[in-house]
Amino acid sequence: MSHTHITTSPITVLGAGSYGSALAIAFSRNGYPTYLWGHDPLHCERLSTERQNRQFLPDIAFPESLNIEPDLGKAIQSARDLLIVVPSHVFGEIIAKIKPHLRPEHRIVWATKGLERDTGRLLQEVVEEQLGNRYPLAVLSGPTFAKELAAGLPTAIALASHNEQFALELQARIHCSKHFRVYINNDMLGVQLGGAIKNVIAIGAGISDGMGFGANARTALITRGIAEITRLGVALGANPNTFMGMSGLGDLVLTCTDNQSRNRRFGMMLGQGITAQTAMDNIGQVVEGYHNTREAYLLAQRYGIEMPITEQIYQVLFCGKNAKEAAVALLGREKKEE
Ligand SMILES: NC(=O)c1ccc[n+]([C@@H]2O[C@H](COP(=O)([O-])OP(=O)(O)OC[C@H]3O[C@@H](n4cnc5c(N)ncnc54)[C@H](O)[C@@H]3O)[C@@H](O)[C@H]2O)c1
Ligand SMILES: O=P(O)(O)OC[C@H](O)CO
Repeated sequence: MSHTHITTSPITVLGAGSYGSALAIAFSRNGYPTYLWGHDPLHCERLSTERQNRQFLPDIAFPESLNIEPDLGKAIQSARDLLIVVPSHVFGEIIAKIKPHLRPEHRIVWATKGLERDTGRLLQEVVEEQLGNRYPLAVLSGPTFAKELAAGLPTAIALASHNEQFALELQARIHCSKHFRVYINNDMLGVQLGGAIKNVIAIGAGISDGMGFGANARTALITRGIAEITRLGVALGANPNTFMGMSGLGDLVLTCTDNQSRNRRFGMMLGQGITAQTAMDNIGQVVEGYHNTREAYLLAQRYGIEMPITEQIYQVLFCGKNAKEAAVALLGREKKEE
């Protein structure tokens, strides 16, 4: 592997799917030496020889300063800052794998959206349980389709960290390009919840559109969706303003309204009567909201928070309820104030 030598601070991206590749392209385009690791050696070999991610981001050439590194240990040693972009169901596994390679100066940021499979824990809890509190942490989340980001189309994102220095340094590295803006805040909890639960609501918007309901229904789901995400977030201690930002309303609108979203497309197929398994096979990429519907539902139950849309989607996905019954149940709820 040829590693480009530039004096600016490098970054290592762990996870070479569509989003990991897009973020690696964005960092390297800004002139930062970037190391991209993927768990599949054959996939890494292809990325390395073709200098593009043909499977997920065809025809977007890797900048010169983007290096493919198939060895996890070497990838981790190549940079102080590690950006994790694997799907949520393998997030804990990746933290366990990187742990033996970490040095005291490492800093960790993730762009994975979701809750831990089965437990419903925030990914921050997964990191802190395994690594303790010694590493600066941050989370990136917002309305960012990988293809548009990689194509250099204008994009904005939120970055949350309790470590201001880390947040400012990351912001400077992402923000310096002409098409990628990053807004920082210190509400890691809110930013993580916004990114995880918007996927659930997007499945609902997809189901609604798949059933032929119109723009009124979709917009009502978005509006009531942000209300229930905020209710959960505030109960857990998040700042309500966070949910009006990039990782709340921003990502919710994007994911509920555009067919680039896999969660929305998954919901649309369900609404057309296609089974969940066939829909996922058809999409062929991660549909974070599928399992995360159960985790979000269990989290809401644990805290006694009313999340009627999430609950109905949970019943459609895991309790055999049909989509029409779920819509009737939502519409038939008792009258209330906004
Ligand atoms: N694609 C987007 O537009 C986008 C945008 C924002 C956030 N995200 C989030 O980024 C995360 C990753 O999604 P994606 O879109 O890149 O997924 P993807 O479906 O494009 O790719 C998933 C990748 O995960 C890898 N993977 C699977 N098992 C693994 C393991 N055990 N260890 C390491 N890697 C493994 C696969 O090889 C594949 O490359 C998700 O949480 C998603 O919600 C995606
Ligand atoms: O394709 P989706 O539904 O996983 O959405 C991708 C991103 O999260 C959009 O910000």
